[in-house]
Amino acid sequence: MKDLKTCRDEIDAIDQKLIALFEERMHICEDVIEYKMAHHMEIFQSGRETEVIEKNLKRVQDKKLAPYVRNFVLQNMNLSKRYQTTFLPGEIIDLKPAKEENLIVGYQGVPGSFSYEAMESYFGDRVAFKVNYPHFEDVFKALKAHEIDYGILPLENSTTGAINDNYDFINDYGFYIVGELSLSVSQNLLGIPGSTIDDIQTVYSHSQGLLQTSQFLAKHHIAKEPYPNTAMAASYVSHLNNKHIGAIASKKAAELYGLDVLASDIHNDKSNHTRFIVIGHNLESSKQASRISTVFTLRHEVGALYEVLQIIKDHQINMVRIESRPIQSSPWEYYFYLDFDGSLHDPNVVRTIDELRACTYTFRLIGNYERKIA
Ligand SMILES: O=C(O)C(=O)C[C@]1(C(=O)O)C=C[C@@H](O)C=C1
Repeated sequence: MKDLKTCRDEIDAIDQKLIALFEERMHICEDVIEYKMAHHMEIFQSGRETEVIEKNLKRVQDKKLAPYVRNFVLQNMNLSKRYQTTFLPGEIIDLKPAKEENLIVGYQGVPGSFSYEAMESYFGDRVAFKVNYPHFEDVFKALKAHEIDYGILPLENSTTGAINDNYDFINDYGFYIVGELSLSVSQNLLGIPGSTIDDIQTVYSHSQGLLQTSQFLAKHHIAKEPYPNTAMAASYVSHLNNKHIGAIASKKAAELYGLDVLASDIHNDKSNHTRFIVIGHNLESSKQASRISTVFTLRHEVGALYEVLQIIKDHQINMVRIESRPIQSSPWEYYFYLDFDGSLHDPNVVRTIDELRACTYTFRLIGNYERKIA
């Protein structure tokens, strides 16, 4: 057996040659990117990469090393692509100032809904007009028609996960996220005055409200009826005036629609929070902005998502969320929504975005915004 010191000396000597060759390879890529820019070519060349891998795999003498060689060659090409992006002019990020006063804000539901609460908490007295809509998509349509300045919508619940429709709409409508509010959500069983928990046989609520209280409802054998919104369900139950029918909604909704709170805080997870996003027409960024949201698609290539994550890691960026949504027109292909900590005022973040843009198929920066907690 060779001793460790001898092995390490041999490795050092090989590394020395490898580094020199790596530098030589990267320097050639400087000419490659110059040529590509002059000829309007993309950095990523799928056909050439397949050729490089196959050619090099044929050169492998010890076949058990083939998977390692494949990885080594792939990594070399990934680094070469990332290095090439440093020569690109860099996308100009056009940031617009936020509208501060006399705002017209749209939300889904009715007063007493959690979206209403989120709007009040996020904007306070900066809102001149509050406009409510029956469905989430109506808020997007209203923004598109310039009926409102901003819309506020739930995107994710800490117990039940993503609100998929809103993820899809952000992408379909091409709007930006300009703010975020994490709202502590308390669900309650409401009934007409004089009713008790034992009277209730059926409850109406938004599907999220029903999901968030599933354990309580199962324990009390209460049937679930989905309704477009929690506060609308409370208003409907008040109209029905039937002691066997209740609603799952906020205490504020009980107060507004004349119902009794029959059981408080009945949500499964006591730290139940909903993350609301504020959507607008423009990419806005303030000095307090600390979260970046992006959406991208990838080519069906080995390691495509891995490359994205590698870029995030190499730039020491803290990734906070990744979500995938099916692309409607292409079965088994996905949009990836990726959020990370950072500000567009930080050159390292801008650099990361440039690299992500280059290694993805389509890429859109959805927002850089401040996060508030209520
Ligand atoms: O040949 C090219 O077009 C290159 O940019 C070089 C290279 C490589 O590193 O080998 C890098 C990226 C391409 O996707 C293919 C190959």
